[in-house]
Amino acid sequence: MSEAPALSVESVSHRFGARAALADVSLSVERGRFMALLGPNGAGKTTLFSVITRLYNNQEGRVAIFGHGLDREPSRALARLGVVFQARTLDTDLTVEQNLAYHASLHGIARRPARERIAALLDRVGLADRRVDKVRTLSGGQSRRIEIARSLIHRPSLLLLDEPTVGLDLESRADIVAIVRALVREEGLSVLWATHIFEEISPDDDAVVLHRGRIVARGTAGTIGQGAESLEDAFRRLVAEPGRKAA
Ligand SMILES: Nc1ncnc2c1ncn2[C@@H]1O[C@H](COP(=O)(O)OP(=O)(O)OP(=O)(O)O)[C@@H](O)[C@H]1O
Repeated sequence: MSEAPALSVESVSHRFGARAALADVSLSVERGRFMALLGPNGAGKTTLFSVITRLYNNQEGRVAIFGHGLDREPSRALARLGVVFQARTLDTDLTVEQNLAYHASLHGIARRPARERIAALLDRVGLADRRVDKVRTLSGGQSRRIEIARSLIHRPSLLLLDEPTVGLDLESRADIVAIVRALVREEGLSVLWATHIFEEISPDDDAVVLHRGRIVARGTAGTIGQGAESLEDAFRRLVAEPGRKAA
């Protein structure tokens, strides 16, 4: 039997009252791959992440993480998952280390291994020298890097990031993309990266385009962009509203 993918989403639908936020969405993130989840505002990206992380009960369809169904083996599934949410969630009054240590203890990691793990992760994200600084003294990009470190504390194999670079300057964005790509390359991490920033995507990344809760294109970013001037151009055509010219 072939290995289960890192993430498998099969025919997932989700409604808010009468509004269908996700309609029959299927995708899979292969092990050790970087997949871009592209979609304009309101496409359903955050809703999909909320279903995968079990913030919302899965109304229809199936989600499995490394073959562990969220319905039948939620603890095993979620143990393999790390998440960087769109909203900032660090406690700004605590130090970098305190934020990470708190999270480690939530995962049941003992103090000494937690200290070692935190040191290694701060190194990974290039912020070892900020360990004892309060989070409020960090820049937006640095806080994001700490959130990435925090999401990795329990050694997940699949990382979800919901528009992690929004609001950051070019350099900070590039730093974050480079950190995550290095994790894929060097540690075999599997990544689902929601974005609408095209510079973050490489032609050989896997990609899906979500529009109004439905997947309207899938393949490598390069193949989705084929025939158009660029991936961005292809994307704009795919998500153009009827009656409105694509910008
Ligand atoms: N809690 C909620 N109650 C009602 N409707 C919601 C709720 N959350 C999201 N929606 C609606 O569901 C649809 C998908 O929203 P979602 O936030 O998942 O999109 P998104 O792709 O993440 O957008 P953005 O890039 O703006 O975060 C939108 O039409 C949104 O208005």
